[in-house]
Amino acid sequence: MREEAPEFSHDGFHCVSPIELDSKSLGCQTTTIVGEKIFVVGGPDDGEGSCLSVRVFDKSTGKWSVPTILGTKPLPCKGHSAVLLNNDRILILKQDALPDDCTWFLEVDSPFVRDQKKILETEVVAWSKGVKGDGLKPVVISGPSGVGKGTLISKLMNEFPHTFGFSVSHTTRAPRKKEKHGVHYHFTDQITMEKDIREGKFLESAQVHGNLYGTSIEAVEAVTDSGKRCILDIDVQGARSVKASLLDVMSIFICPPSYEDLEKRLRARGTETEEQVQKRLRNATAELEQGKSSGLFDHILVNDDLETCYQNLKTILGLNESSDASNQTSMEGVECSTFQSLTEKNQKVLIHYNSNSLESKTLFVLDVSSLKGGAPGRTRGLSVYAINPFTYSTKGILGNNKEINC
Ligand SMILES: Nc1ncnc2c1ncn2[C@@H]1O[C@H](COP(=O)(O)OP(=O)(O)OP(=O)(O)O)[C@@H](O)[C@H]1O
Ligand SMILES: Nc1nc2c(ncn2[C@@H]2O[C@H](COP(=O)(O)O)[C@@H](O)[C@H]2O)c(=O)[nH]1
Repeated sequence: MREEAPEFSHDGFHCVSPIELDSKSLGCQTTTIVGEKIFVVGGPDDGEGSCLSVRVFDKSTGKWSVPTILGTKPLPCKGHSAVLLNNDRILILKQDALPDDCTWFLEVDSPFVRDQKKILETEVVAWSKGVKGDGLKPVVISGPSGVGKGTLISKLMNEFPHTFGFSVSHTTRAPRKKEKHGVHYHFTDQITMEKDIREGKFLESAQVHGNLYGTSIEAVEAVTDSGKRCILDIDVQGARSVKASLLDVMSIFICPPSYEDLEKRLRARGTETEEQVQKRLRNATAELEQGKSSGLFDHILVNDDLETCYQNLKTILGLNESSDASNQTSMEGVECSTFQSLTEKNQKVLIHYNSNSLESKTLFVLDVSSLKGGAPGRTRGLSVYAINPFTYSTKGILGNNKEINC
């Protein structure tokens, strides 16, 4: 899988072609060929570990480029191994990483990356962290202003602080008295936010009641990276965009018992001027029509009595009264410090160890046949199991395999 490519030079960073690299002297670097392109991950070791940088060599043009990198980047590591999966993503297994931080995917031609390439008109790759099991879908909670979305979400977060994490949106509206930057919203300005949207940093964005609001990819990833189930409080336009995106979510629409109740709640909250209240109420009519009729939402709840609505929300989310089981998904059991290389065949990746005494080692197989999700967000559906090296032969599991070494 290694091929010759000319010298790469970018911003003063100088690197020889992949074929000439010596991983011992230059630090860990892998090359992976995907069609006409060669993806080089990692670079010379600067003493603090490889930063898993990415460069691309296009064989058809003979040119190197540094792609736009989306998603949350993995922390530096001492080394890594790489193997191409499905011709659209590279599995990166980090060495010396914590168990829940060792499996990453660099998407190079996934549907999300292809979409972003069209939008950004440049070479794009996207990082997505791998998690064991299916995880739970992020939850979109939508409904007209004043219906009680924030109140219900606060109750949920207070009762289940280890289970749920709030996706902190960006907005150009001014903060209310008790609102904190980075907690309730990332308060920003129109120019900065529009630039970030153009650069593909947002999962969705919409003009709502005269201001710009949006969910950044990072906001969702920050929650999923902490092992919690992500909650998004967004308007109906945002819910529609998220549904059209590749993020697989559960969506819930909250209705008021009546338009009059909605008006009373909005006024009683006392956070908006009369003009803003009028605007929000005008928009509520259309939002209620769309929310109830379009089949956009998986569930519709009426927030009449708060406690009843909250209990119904908990039922939808599969929570029983006393549980706060964290949905932490990790790669516990997989020892990330000593493996040397990966071998892939039939959607199964065998992790080879750098050890002479296999007697004392268990081998692990990473089953990637049921991957779900991916950038923007985590790649779920990984399954890991141990095999006894004496009972199974590598050929038996993997057949004639291909191998990529660090
Ligand atoms: N079931 C309910 N009965 C009566 N009042 C309620 C109920 N639910 C919420 N409220 C009150 O209604 C007001 C609006 O609620 P909240 O701020 O949670 O709405 P929201 O949907 O998050 O609004 P926005 O979209 O503008 O952020 C608050 O003062 C809240 O205390
Ligand atoms: N499309 C999006 N809508 C959002 C986002 N964050 C909040 N919202 C919605 O805006 C209104 C008004 O909120 P307020 O805090 O000013 O009262 C409300 O319906 C929210 O659900 C977002 O990121 N994207």
